[in-house]
Amino acid sequence: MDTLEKIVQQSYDTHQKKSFKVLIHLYKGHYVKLLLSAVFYTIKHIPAWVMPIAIANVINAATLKDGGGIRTIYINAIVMLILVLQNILTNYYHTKYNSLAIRSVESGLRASLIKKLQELSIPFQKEMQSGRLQSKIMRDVEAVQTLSSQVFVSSLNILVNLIVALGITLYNSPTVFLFFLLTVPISAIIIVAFRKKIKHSNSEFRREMEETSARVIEMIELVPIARAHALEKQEVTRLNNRFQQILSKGFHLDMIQSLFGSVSWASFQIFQIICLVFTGILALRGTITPGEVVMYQTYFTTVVNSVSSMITLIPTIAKGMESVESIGEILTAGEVEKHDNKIRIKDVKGHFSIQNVNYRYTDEKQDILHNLNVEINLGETVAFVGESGSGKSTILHLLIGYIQPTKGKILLDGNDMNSLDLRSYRNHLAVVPQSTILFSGTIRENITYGMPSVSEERLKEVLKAANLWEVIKKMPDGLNTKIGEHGDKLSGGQRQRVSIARALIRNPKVIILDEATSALDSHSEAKIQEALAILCKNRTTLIVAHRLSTIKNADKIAVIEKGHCMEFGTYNELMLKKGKFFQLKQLQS
Ligand SMILES: Nc1ncnc2c1ncn2[C@@H]1O[C@H](COP(=O)(O)OP(=O)(O)OP(=O)(O)O)[C@@H](O)[C@H]1O
Repeated sequence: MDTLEKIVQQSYDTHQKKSFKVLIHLYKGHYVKLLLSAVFYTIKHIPAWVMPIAIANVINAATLKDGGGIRTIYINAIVMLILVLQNILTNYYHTKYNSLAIRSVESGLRASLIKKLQELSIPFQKEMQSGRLQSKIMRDVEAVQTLSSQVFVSSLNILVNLIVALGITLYNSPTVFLFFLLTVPISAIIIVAFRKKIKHSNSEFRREMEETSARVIEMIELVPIARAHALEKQEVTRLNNRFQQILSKGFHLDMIQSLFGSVSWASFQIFQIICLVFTGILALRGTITPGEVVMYQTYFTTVVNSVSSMITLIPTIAKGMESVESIGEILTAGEVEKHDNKIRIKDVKGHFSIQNVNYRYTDEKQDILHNLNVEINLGETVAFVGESGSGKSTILHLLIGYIQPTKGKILLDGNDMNSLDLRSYRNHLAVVPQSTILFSGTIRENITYGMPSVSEERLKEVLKAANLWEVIKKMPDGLNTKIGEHGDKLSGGQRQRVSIARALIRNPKVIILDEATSALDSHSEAKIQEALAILCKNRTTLIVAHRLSTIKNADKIAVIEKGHCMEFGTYNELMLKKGKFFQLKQLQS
């Protein structure tokens, strides 16, 4: 798997924006498989070219007056039988080699994307938005897979079919070949034009369906609100109106599909009749045999179908190429956290020194933080307070290392954080974010996330410290209770305590805590405070504080206003000063 990921990354790094070259490079290591798949594909398709000749031979032999054609009929029948039967075997091998190559590139692409995502900086990920990233990993990779089978299989099929059918025709009758050259493009273009019309109304209908299904999902989510406000009838009517629209659009689509379907079929048949008349006259004049009339008829169909498939393939290939580029946006992105040649620290004590730090978000005109100077001593709990948007979370992100100062530096135990392999620091760090991030596993899995061996005693100890033990004891499956998507089956307070337990079990030296703003009842609040007190004990703790109790318990408080640190000191010092903090405190109470 590792080499596959390397090839994928190499393809993008070497060829950058040249999508077709990237696509070919992606298959490095699979060229033999693709070649074998193509060879088997060609053999598998031999009946399509040889059958018309054999049929012509049989017809010609059957029309012989002296009855001497029976041997020819048998020989051609045996040839046809062999050709038909080999198709089963060669199809198996064609699919096997083709699928092995294409599927492994597909999974290689997904694996490379996931790996790269884990390395990309957090601001880059935020910029990209999760929906777009998900679409790149699933939909774009699927489009590349479709593109691959079209480039390596369908195009090959079309080309071989065209070359063989036209070649045999030219060899046997230049007159019929000339007729093909004149009529095939016209008939193919007409067929494609009709298909396009059908496709257009089809996609309109699809959009309507997607829109409606989004409304249905929205309605389902809103059922409790609708019930609470007695709006059930309105909701039903609103959706019924959409269903009516689907009904009329669907009817329109059915009619258009049926009309264009029959017109495109009829025009194709008319060209076939023209071809039949043309070759029929040639046979009457003795230029070709009656058997050849059937043969050219089949080749005409093959050539028309090949040309129209080729035209319809173009948009799909263009879409696939777009997806190759879209995936490239991630794989060639340079905004990765670089750890090479940086200092790996074995231990973290927990002393931070923020020195003259400024920070500006990419593409923004103004700094968000200005000349920030804060000293955080070992084991201290420092609370950052201030109005919404003042820059508190940005400071925490700097301290986690998600982002780097645009000016100034942050020292951790005397080392510039820019010179450190941040992974080695983060092994000693636990982050409790503002909105608890849980996944749809069990409570145990959520707490021990990323820690393979945790003893039951340690787990119990942590659960007790996080004030969760009593809650979990009452659950039927205890620690193995599934908590639903994003932990929906837990209360807000319980979710926060799971998050605290997750931090505690890591026994970190530094805790970064973005306190949740949501109001909890005093009982839950007290339980969380108790858990937090245990969590912060003897560790450097950096908190964006909203709760009065947290602010009181903090060793130091930093008051942030519009990106400036206005005041820094203990609770009592700041209260006595009667400055910004004092005002803020009065405002809150
Ligand atoms: N990714 C970003 N790109 C551009 N500007 C940003 C970005 N993230 C935050 N900001 C801006 O930076 C400023 C500080 O944001 P920050 O989240 O640090 O504030 P905060 O004090 O933590 O606010 P709150 O208490 O509401 O969480 C805000 O004006 C915000 O709009």
